[in-house]
Amino acid sequence: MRKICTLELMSTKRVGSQRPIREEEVRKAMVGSIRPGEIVNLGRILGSLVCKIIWRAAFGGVEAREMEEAFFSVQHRIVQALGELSLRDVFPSSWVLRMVADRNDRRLKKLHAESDTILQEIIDAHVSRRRSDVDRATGGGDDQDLVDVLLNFTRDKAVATGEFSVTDFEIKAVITDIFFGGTHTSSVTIEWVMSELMRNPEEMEKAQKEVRRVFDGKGKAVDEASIDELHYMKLIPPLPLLVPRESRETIVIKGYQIPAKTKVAINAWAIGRDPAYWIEPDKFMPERFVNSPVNYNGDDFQLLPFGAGRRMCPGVKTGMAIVHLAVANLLYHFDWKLPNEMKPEDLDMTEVFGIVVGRKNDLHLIPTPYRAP
Ligand code: HEM
Repeated sequence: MRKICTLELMSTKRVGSQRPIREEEVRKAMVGSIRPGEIVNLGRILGSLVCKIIWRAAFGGVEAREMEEAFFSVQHRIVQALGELSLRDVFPSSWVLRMVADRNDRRLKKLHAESDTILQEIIDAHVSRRRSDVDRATGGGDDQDLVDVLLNFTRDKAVATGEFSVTDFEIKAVITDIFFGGTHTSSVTIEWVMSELMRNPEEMEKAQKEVRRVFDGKGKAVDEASIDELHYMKLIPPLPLLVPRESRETIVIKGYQIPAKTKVAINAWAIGRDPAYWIEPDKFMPERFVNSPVNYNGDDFQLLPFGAGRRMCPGVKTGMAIVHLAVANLLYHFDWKLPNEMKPEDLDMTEVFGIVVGRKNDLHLIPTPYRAP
C-alpha cells in the first residue's frame, strides 16, 4: 500500500499533474477571499484553501458542495478529538485524561462512521462514472484523481493481471490518511511562516523583494513555473513530535532498553532547535538555509519537519508545492499589516496542543494590494 502511495498517488508526475488545481485554487483565494483594507482571518482562509486543493486532487470531478462541507466538518471534529487523545499519550497515568479519552473514543467511532458514509458515496459515484468513461476505467489520462488511481487496483483488474488489489475499505483508509496528513499540516505551516514574517519585518522585506523580483513583469500569475527561483523560505515543523510509533521488538539505544510495544515519540521540534547543530536556533533566520547542504528530505536528522525513514511523510512534494505557491502569492500580491496598530513583537505566537501544533489564535492581518511597477 505504501508503495502505491509513493509510486502512484504522490509521485513527482502525479504532483505535477495536480499543478493546475493548486494554481487555480490559490488564485481564487487571492481574489475571492482576501478583501483589501479589511481585517482578514488568514488562518481560516488558508485552512479552507488547502482543504479545497486536497479535495479536488483526491476526488476530482465529484462536485457536491454539501458533501464537501459535511466531510470537512467531520475531519475538523476528528482533528480536535485526536488532539485531546494525544494529551493522554503524554500523561498515560492520568485517570482524568483516561476518562476523557474513553468518552472521546466513542465520539471518534461516531465521527468515523460519518466520514465512512461520505467516502463510500464518493467511491460509488466514481465507480458509476467509470462505467461510462472508458479512459478513466482503464487508467489512462493524467486527469485521474486519487480515488480513480486507487480504483485502478481493484479486484477485477488484480485477477486479470496478478497485481496487488485494493478494497473499498483500503481506499477509504488511504484517502482519510491523505486528508489528515495533508490539510492541517500544510495550512498550519503557511500560517506559521506568515506569523514569523510579520514578527520579523526585515525578513518580510527581503522575502517580498525576492518574490517581486522574480514575478514582476510576468503578468499577474504567480505560478509554480518560477517558484524554484525563490530560496527564501523556512519551515517550522508543525508536527513537533512527528507521528507516535510503536516499537516492534525490544531494543537498546545508548544503554537505554526500550521494550517491545513501547509508544515512541520523536521530538523533532527539540532536535531542530539543538544549539549543537544550529546557531541561534530560536531565531527566525531563513538565510541559514540558503546554500546550506541541510535539507528536509529525511537525510539530515537535525531538520525533520517531514520525519525520516520508512514512515516519513509521503506527501513532501505536494506539501511543499502548496506551501511555496501560497506563500509566494500572499507575499507578491499584498503588503500586510497587523490590526489595531499592533507592533510586530506583540503578535501572539501561542501554540495550541495537538498532533499538529497550530496557532492558538488564528492569524488576523490587513492586506493592501501591491501594484507592480
Ligand atoms: C507542509 C506540509 C506537511 C508536513 C510538515 C508534513 C509532515 C508529516 C510528518 C512529520 C509525518 C510523520 C512522519 C514520521 O512519523 O516519521 C507525516 C506523515 C504523513 N503525511 Fe505529511 N506532512 C505535510 C504534508 C502532507 C501532504 C500534502 C500529504 C498528502 C497529500 C501528507 C500525507 C501524509 C501521510 C499519508 C502520512 C502518514 C505516513 C505513514 O504513516 O506512513 N502530508 N507528515
